[in-house]
Formats: sequence, structure tokens, C-alpha cells
Amino acid sequence: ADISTTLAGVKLPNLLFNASGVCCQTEADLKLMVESESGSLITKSATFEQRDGNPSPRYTPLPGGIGSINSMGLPNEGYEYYLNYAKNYDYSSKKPLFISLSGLSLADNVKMCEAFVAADLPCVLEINYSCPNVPGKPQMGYDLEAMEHSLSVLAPIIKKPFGIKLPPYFDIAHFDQAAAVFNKFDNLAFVTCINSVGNGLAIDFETEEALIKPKDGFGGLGGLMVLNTALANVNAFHRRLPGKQVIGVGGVVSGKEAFLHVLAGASAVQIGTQLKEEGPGAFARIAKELSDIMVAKGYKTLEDFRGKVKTL
Ligand SMILES: C=Cc1c(C(=O)O)[nH]c(=O)[nH]c1=O
Repeated sequence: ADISTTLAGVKLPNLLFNASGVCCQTEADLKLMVESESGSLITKSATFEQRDGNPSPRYTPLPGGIGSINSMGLPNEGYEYYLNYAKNYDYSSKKPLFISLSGLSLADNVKMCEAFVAADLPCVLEINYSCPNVPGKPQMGYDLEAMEHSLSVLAPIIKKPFGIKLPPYFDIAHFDQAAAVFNKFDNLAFVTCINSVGNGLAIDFETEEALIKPKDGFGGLGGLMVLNTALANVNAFHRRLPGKQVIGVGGVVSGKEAFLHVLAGASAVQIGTQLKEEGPGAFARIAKELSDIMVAKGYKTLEDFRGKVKTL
């Protein structure tokens, strides 16, 4: 079956790529993504300066394959590293490049966006408003007024279609209020739902210790356990953002969850925890599983079932 898609006007040979943060911090990581069967790739969220991030242990999978917890603390090589990567990227390849930016201030986001715009490259920007792990920095995704102000400054600078990475919302009123903000920006072409469920706490039963070191063990939750929150956010924004697209991320461990994300309304699907645990071979496996599911159900393309979840 045809699992290709178009996102922000850019053609992806298949709908799968990495969630920003996983397999994408260094050129070596990104090379693995280019060589994988993913349809695209996105870089680790960049800040203006290079960051080491939080002390380790700062990521761990959770027992029983239910998911993961992380408090990486936005480690990255600094935006100029990713700008350089984007300048040298082979855009003739069939895989489009996405760039994640997560400035620690609006001023930093402005400077980074201006640099990418000045370089005039085919890559697509995804502004991350939802990093839950920078101590002392509340994530902007939960401050709609601040996010609207940020978008009113950045959208005109970026000019081209771009996207934003959102935290999960858990209240219908918040879906409504957030969508009302996003619908004000014509070149805001997609929203990526969801980032990790912020500030969970994983505790080892035997040792009675928190599993990760930063923030007293508090970190973002990902993996299968966040699937149903992710599907809700994908569908809520699919319903509320006419003319815009949604990238679905959260809980994709097989073709089945990728299928459910598209059924909920996703135009593309990112994979985080499962990619971290299985490696880039996950893309070929999940792509085949999704294709087989579509054949079994009689769907030829993603459009045949995108957003067509049935209500009772
Ligand atoms: C960009 C920082 C993020 C991080 C991090 O670097 O701690 N972890 C996440 O789960 N989501 C993020 O957005």
C-alpha cells in the first residue's frame, strides 16, 4: 500500500520519521536516520548555544515495554551545528529535512529563525514549545498568551510553512483555546502532537530510588503508555485546525499504532521511545506492518482513512 504523504507542502516517501530528540543530536545520529527506511528526519531541538544537558541517568525505558522517562535537559550541539548540517544536506535525496528549534528565550528563537531564513534552505522548521525538562523554564505550550506572542513574532519571520511541537493537553477547553491561537497564523502549517507527558516520576520498587537523576526523578513520559493521550491530541487538533496538518507522535510501537494515529487525523507519524529502544530498523518494520494492515483493510492510500475514526 502507498504510505507516502505530503507535509507542509513537502513530499515524504513514507509518513514515518523520528521524534525530535531521538537519533538526531549529532551528524552520526542523523546519518543513521538518512540510511534508515524513515520517510524523513528531524534534528534535536537546538538552542542558541551548545548544551550538555542534565546529569545522567537522564533517560530510561520503563519495565514491561510500557514506555520511557527522560529528563535530558535539552542537550544539543547549538543551532549553528544544525544550520551547517542543513546547508550541507542533500536535498536531492527523497527524504526532506526538518529542523527543531527550542530557544530558551524569544530573542534566541528570533535569532535562530532569522539565520535559517537567511540561509534560504528547503528544510522545514518545527518550533518546540514543549520541552518539560529545563529546570526553571516552564514550558511555553501551557502558556497560551506567551505562545501567541511568540508566534506573532516568529511566523512573519519564518514566512514559509512551519510547525510547532506541542505538549499534551488534557482539557477540552484547552484544545479550544489553543486551536483559537493556532488558527491565527496562516503559515503555521502543522502541529506535532504530543511531546512527552511532562513531569512523571518513575520509582524502582526494590531500591526505592527514582530511576533518573535530574529534578528529583521527574521527567517526560513517552512510549506505549501515552498512546491514548497522543491519539486524543491528534484528533482534537485535526478537528479544530481546518487547513492545517497534524504530525502524530506518542506510543507508536508497531504498524497498528501508526494506523491509529492516521485514523485520528495524523498526516505523518514520529517515533521516539520505540526508535530509542529498537534502533532505526524500527522504520522498515513499522512501515511494512502499516502497509500490511492497509492491504488487509482494503485501504490503498493514507487519505483513504485519515481522520476517519468513527464515533458511536
Ligand atoms: C527539547 C527538549 C525535550 C527534552 C529534553 O531534552 O529533556 N525531552 C523531551 O521529552 N521533550 C523535549 O522537548
